[in-house]
Amino acid sequence: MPDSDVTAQLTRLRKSIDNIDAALVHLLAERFKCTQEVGHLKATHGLPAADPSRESQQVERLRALAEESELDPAFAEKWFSFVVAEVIHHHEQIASERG
Ligand SMILES: O=C(O)C(=O)C[C@]1(C(=O)O)C=C[C@@H](O)C=C1
Repeated sequence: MPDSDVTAQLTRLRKSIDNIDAALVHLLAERFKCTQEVGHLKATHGLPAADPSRESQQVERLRALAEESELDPAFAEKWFSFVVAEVIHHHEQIASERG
């Protein structure tokens, strides 16, 4: 394959990658807006930051969705745990600011 074709293919694929990364950032921003509201709700009503039974349900659902989509379920769970750890940290901060 000529070098110019390789470059064109790489450029095309990188444009899609950039669009997907932008969508992921926007989706994550919306998710964190929701979880910030959840954090305030929980702090107001004295509810714990973490809800392990809800997380188990979410992990089960996400692993099934990952399998359907041919995404590694272990990776989906790792991504989810990483995000939720940050959410719980935010919840704890909100609760501590309320005293
Ligand atoms: O649903 C909640 O109770 C949340 O606080 C949100 C969320 C999540 O990010 O999905 C975060 C922490 C909980 O342990 C479970 C789920």
